[in-house]
Amino acid sequence: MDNTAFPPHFLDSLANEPGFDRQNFVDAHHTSEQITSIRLNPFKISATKTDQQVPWCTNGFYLTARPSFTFDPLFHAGAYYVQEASSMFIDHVMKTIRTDMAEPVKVLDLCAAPGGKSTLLNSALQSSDLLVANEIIKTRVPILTDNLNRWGTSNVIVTNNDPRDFKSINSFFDIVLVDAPCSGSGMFRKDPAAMNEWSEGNVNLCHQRQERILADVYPALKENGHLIYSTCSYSHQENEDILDWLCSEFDLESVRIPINNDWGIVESQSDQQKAWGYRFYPGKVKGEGLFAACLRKKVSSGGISNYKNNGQQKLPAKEIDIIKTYINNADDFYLFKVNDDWLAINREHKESLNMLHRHLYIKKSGVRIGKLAGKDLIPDHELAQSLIVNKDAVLSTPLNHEQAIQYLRRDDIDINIAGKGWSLMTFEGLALGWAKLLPNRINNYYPKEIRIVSKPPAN
Ligand SMILES: C[S@@+](CC[C@H](N)C(=O)[O-])C[C@H]1O[C@@H](n2cnc3c(N)ncnc32)[C@H](O)[C@@H]1O
Repeated sequence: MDNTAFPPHFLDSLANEPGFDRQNFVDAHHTSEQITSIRLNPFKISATKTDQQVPWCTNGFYLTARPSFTFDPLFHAGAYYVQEASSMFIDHVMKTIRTDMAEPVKVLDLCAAPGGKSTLLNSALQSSDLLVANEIIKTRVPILTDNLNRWGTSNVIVTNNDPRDFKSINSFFDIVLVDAPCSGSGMFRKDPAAMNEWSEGNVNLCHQRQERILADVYPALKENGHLIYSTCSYSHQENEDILDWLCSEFDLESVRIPINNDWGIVESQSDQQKAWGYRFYPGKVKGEGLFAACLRKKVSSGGISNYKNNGQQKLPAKEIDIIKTYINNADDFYLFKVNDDWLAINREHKESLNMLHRHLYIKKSGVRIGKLAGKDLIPDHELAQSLIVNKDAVLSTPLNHEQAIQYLRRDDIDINIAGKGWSLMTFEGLALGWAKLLPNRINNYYPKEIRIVSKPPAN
């Protein structure tokens, strides 16, 4: 890419941005360097390699080469998420603010698909904490739920709502992340095609939309709660100007996040309210463009609302007993039914779920266990990938790499069948999904919608 490939006025528009070094920035966009980073799922795998750590994220690592993630069964098992390194800064923000917050916390990721920051937030939470991951665009919800299903936890609710629907949920969340839709200049290096979309007019439109989204969700934040705001734009209007607006229009104060000078992150302050922001420039950090900031809602008037359970379904005790056998520590879970499907969510989230149900379109809550056919469970894919599945109640079939790829493609699996009935199909100890073992064949229950459709690379 050469200097002129940037959109007209783009570089000039950044001339006065804090820490912007034009030559360094242009050079960084000229290199052919590809930065690949992943974030491990701490619930499923621990770091064993000597890969270089992303300095601001405990579970983040740079890879020296970009492998084919599609043909890595561990990726499908939810052992890691492929995430741009700068985005992982939200982990550092979470660690900083959690130190002075009472537990447990309720967290909202308002603009969540495809789920990079949701899985990150989830990794920083305990099962007694709740994560609500929301996505406004219906067609983007499945990728969000797939990624969270792979992550495997049972303290997540996925919703498909407009930010304005959160207005009526008063003082409910301790932490709200708004990873706002933006003009996207921070992704120019990774995705040069994004340059065609950039214009000063679009920056303005994004600014207005960001204000609308933030105003809509503000009431849902508890007093003393934290609002984390991020974009992948370099534009002042979408970043520091938004902070000025937030601090002047709402009862919010800026929270300074301690950073290490070696990280190359630029700390900025907004013009009027002097609110702190954190800028990531390629060339200065090992990552792409990002802006992040954290604010706290001041304590003023009005208490925290208490949400009461709106009654509950009468559920057949016999069915509950069967479902319980498939779950570890089953008494820790609230079991409920949606149509014929059984679901489980950590017991402490029952009231929150009932309350959210009254306001929002819920697309996932906790873990879907499956349907009962008489005394038998037809297990759901979500259960296979979850951390709560009772592995003693079902068979497990370990697969090698080749067999795992056959399974993930829904091809015939080249394996001798051992046992009869529902079996978890595992790779390196992690479950990929279900198959039903029959005397002379295997029925592959890997979901069609997420199967690998491309052919494995020739060796
Ligand atoms: C920057 S992306 C989010 C990326 C995500 N947080 C992650 O880390 O994987 C912004 C998201 O906002 C959503 N979005 C678009 N318009 C919106 C609006 N008016 N209100 C709320 N969200 C919107 C987009 O569909 C997109 O999923």
